Amino acid sequence: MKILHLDSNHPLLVAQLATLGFQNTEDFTSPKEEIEKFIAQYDGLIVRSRFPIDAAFLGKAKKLKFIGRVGAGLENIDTDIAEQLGIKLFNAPEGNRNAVGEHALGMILSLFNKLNAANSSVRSGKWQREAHRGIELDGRTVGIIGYGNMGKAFAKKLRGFDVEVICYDIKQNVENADAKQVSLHELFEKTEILSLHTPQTPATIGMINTEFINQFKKSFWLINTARGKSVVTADLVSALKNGKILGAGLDVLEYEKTSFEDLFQTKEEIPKSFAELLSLPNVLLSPHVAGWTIESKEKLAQTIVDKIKNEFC
Ligand SMILES: O=C(O)[C@H](O)COP(=O)(O)O
Repeated sequence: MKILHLDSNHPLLVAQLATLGFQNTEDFTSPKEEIEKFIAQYDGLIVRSRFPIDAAFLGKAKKLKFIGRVGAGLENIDTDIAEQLGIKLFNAPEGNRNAVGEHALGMILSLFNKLNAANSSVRSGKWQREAHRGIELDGRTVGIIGYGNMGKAFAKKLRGFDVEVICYDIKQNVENADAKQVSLHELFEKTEILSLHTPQTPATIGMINTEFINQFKKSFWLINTARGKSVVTADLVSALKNGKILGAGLDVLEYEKTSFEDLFQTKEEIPKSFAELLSLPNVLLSPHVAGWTIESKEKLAQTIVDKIKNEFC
């Protein structure tokens, strides 16, 4: 079988697929329109998220038997059409869930201990101890929305912190020893730190808006290592300014990648709320790297090889 790789990944991916007898072609640069001209000759496609694999693309992929998504999120693939066409889909949340869990926890501890500000302050020659007095996680209630691979990995990281962990998920009976599944109502009542671990779907886009935020009984901290479009930036900024949200750790944003860079090149186009978000001191940001560790790069590749091997070898 012939496999086309659209993004670079850990070298073990191509090496092991070759050992299993697959023919591999790498094309990390040709635009989608070019790839569409020759995708018909391939049996397999390996992607991260270079461009959307939409219905038009899939319609041209006449021989395609599988798509390996070297990552967790599937929003860049038209999964309904793929299913209709009998194309198998493999993603790899098992490969980067631990990285996401550690990053989310790291964001909480950084925010609580004001590490970002303290680091800048000390580097600028200051020694401001009172200004950098932190708060503790001990005894607090952490609410998780989305209790799949990522949510569970994050909850596991909280073992040993003496926190109550509750989770909300649209699926029934997902709880385990690390978190108690609760209703949205109970989540709103108890949560002091909210961590999002939901995929991007029509239901989660814009989910965290003013109406939603105001249902929380207490002011809370928000951690988002899932998808930026789940949060309405303007509403988040309002809540950060009026104190309903005490601080936010955001690995994902409403505007990312090229749109983010474009926005910086043409400053007048930056939406006011987005520019404001980037300037708030109680916001900690990272460039969508929660699932991107040295270890997860290898584990993601291995997960995809194993799934392809299991199905086709
Ligand atoms: O879905 C994922 O696994 C992460 O968001 C990373 O995806 P990316 O490597 O395609 O950006």
